[in-house]
Amino acid sequence: MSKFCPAYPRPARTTWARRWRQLVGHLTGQDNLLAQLTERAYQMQMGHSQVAGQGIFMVNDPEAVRQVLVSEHRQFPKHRFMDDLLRRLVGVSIFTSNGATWTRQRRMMEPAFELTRMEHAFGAMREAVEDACARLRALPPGTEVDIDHETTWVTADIILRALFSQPLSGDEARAIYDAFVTFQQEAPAATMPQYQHRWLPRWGGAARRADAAAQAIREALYRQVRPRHAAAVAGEPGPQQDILASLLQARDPDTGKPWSLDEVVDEVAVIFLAGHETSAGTLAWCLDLLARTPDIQRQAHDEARQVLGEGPASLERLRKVDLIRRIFRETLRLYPPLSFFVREATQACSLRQTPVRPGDSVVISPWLIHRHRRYWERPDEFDPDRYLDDAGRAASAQAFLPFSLGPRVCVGAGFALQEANLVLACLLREFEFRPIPGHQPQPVARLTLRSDLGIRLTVHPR
Ligand code: HEM
Repeated sequence: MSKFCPAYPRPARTTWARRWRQLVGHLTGQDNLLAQLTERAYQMQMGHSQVAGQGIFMVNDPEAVRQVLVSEHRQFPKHRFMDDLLRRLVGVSIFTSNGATWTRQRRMMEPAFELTRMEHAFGAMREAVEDACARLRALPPGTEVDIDHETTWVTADIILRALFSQPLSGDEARAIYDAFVTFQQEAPAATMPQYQHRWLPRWGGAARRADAAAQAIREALYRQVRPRHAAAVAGEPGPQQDILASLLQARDPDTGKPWSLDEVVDEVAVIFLAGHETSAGTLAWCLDLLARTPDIQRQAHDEARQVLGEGPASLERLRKVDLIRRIFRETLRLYPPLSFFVREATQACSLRQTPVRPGDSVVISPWLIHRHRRYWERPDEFDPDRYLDDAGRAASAQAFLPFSLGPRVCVGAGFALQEANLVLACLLREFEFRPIPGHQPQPVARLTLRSDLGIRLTVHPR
């Protein structure tokens, strides 16, 4: 297979001018975190710095990562910054809450996540993917396509069908896509000043634009949830067997009460966003990688044809894909959509014999761990075959965590992996993706890992 190392931002030598730019970028939340990482960050076990009297730990050592996320997870809840960042979009929901609130929410949502199991979700997924293929089929051969937008449309369509039993129209897809792009760009800038100084007021253009974008997305969700919530309260639940139906039936284990309209919308917002934004970004990177490695794309096309045959995809056949599964795994390694998780120490303790004080931040970065020079051979190379040998399997077992670990592990991982297999198998069976000369996207880490220029490719029917 061809050797290919996709481009990513490498920091130049640190100079005072650069440090100043970094400081301004940090304070305004507009910088790309990846461009601030030094080569040492990819080799160290743990880094520690002090900013305005507060400790910030960057932990790469797999044992210390397990300490934070698994064995001592109660001492390291999600950082309050995540709540500040996302509250206007997802309210007080399972993704950002901690303690008893999170335990209650996770218990109440368990039946809803049963519905994301493949047997339930496969029909909705297949219809959305068939629609996506029909959209590409309607284009003249060789058309330049905004791949980010296409993968966002298909994954948003899938999760909305699973949530509400309804497809997503082109206008709705564009409106949600544009609103979330704005939110991604503006929310960090609006929130970053309060990271160390909570007393600072939230103001300015970035905050206004982020809040308006969040409101636009929430209003679209309220339009779907309001009538069905009212029907459930009136004792007239509809015939749907979707995730929303399950959220409307959920009862608080202590009080026996159902969720209010706002609480349901908070959880719907998090399922909708966590359920498509991460997958959309990774699928777009995946197609970009394949466009730049035509021999791997050809083999994936052959596998898709062999496994799926000519007709509609079936779950049973899809389970047989192997190369496509490894290609997606390798994309998750190189482009983990949640590249940095931040936790907050609540008690004095130590990490790798270094004292940690309450209030210190602990950052775990799948981006760094997945490209770590000690754990992976040829860490920057795109090589889906690496999982076939012992070295690759060992690296995978200790240094691969795109879905996190421990009790806060992603609840949608199974859904995301099957969705990716289906989308990739169906697209690659029918189309070839080629790069556009001169268009070389680079990753930018904001809320999720997206591309600085978007991802554009030409699409050719096979
Ligand atoms: C490639 C796709 C995906 C990736 C890489 C991913 C990754 C993650 C990660 C890393 C976390 C933990 C974040 C942290 O600890 O700070 C998480 C949590 C979560 N994910 Fe995903 N996710 C994906 C798809 C999905 C899907 C499809 C759904 C829903 C259908 C989903 C729903 C959630 C929820 C609700 C949480 C919060 C769980 C909790 O805190 O109890 N995710 N995800």
